[in-house]
Amino acid sequence: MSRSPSLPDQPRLDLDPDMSDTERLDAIQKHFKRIVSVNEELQHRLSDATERRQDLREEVRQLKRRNDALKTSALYIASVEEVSDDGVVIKQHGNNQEVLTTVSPQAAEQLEAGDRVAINESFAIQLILDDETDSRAQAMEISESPDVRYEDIGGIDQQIQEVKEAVEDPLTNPEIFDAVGVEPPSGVLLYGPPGTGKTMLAKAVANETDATFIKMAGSELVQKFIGEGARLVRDLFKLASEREPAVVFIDEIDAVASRRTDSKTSGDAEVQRTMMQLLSEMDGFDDRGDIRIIAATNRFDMLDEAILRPGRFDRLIEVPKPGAEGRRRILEIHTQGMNIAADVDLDSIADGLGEYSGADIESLTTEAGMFAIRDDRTEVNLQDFESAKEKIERSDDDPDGVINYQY
Ligand SMILES: Nc1ncnc2c1ncn2[C@@H]1O[C@H](COP(=O)(O)OP(=O)(O)OP(=O)(O)O)[C@@H](O)[C@H]1O
Repeated sequence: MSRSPSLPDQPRLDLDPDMSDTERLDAIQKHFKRIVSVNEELQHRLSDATERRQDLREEVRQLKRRNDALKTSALYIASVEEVSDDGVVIKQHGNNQEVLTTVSPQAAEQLEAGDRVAINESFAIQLILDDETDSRAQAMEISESPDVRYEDIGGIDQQIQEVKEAVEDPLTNPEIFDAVGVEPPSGVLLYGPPGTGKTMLAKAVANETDATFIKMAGSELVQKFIGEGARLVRDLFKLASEREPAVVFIDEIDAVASRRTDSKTSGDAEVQRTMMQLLSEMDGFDDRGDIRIIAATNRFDMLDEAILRPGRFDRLIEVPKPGAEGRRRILEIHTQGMNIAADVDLDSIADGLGEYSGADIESLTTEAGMFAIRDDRTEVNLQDFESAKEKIERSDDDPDGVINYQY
């Protein structure tokens, strides 16, 4: 860019005391002309500068737009394998492609093997991911004290008792196991239809034992965090050991622990790797202290037997749909805070909810409340429950409908 010429000098008026009046007038007139011409020159420059400023502003706007577009464009995730004088070896997640990429010496100093980075299409490292942006934080639900208590769970008292023995006692009373000389169960597997309270059970036991609740969903490991399953499983157990006492809850474990299929697609290989990592974490579990593991599945029939061997998920607890008495209790739990009319008889409603799970019953009560609201009433009456039931069962035609679920 060429530098603009320097500004014109400030005209000076030099008046000599010996000057005649004519000479003086002449000097003043010349000075006035110079001032006028400098003024014109400055005006000129000013309008040039204004024009240039507008151009530059436009340029800045365009650059900003391009910068924003670059910043929001998708980046790939990779792990640093090695940092050497020749550059940084990174492995892209998903396709496992290994690439040697160069970085500035300052950036190289901040990197170490195992770090996760975001790379662009040319494999240049754009970002070093910290724990906050890390999928570890996204993949796990962590709660210091989940707000579920055993009293909030209806119809599965026997299962609550079994979970207490298998999970709560080893955390709160480990000396009993030492005294008797038996190992507490390693992992507890809750199995049964969807919406029967499996997640609630795991949360309640964490709450009652003041343990950190850490949940990971098997389906997300294989659908959302492709290529990261094994690492996330490792992180899950590492996090649990940092936060013990902890209850680790692996929901939909069938997604990562189904029986092996014959197909050799890379997706399957990856699911296998995730499962192997899970098995090896479970096997190294003895020295893990105050960590209890609970898994849940709706597809017990699909599970790989390897996961059920002694030392792994060796305590199986079936969580079925509730019977009439259970449904009554769940209805009571979910209508506790509701303004219920005198004509509502929970027993007879519960009797008519044959195949309903706990989650279905919760939806029924919410729907009934919605009918009352639509009708501008603050009290929920029997008709609202009947309308809600009709509505829920109509959507039952949907093959994925909750009520129709065949287990
Ligand atoms: N036994 C129960 N008692 C009271 N509420 C229940 C019960 N079972 C389910 N619910 C209600 O349904 C919701 C979902 O239940 P939960 O997530 O525990 O089911 P789940 O068995 O883990 O289901 P999924 O297999 O679909 O994950 C709960 O938040 C709760 O409101």
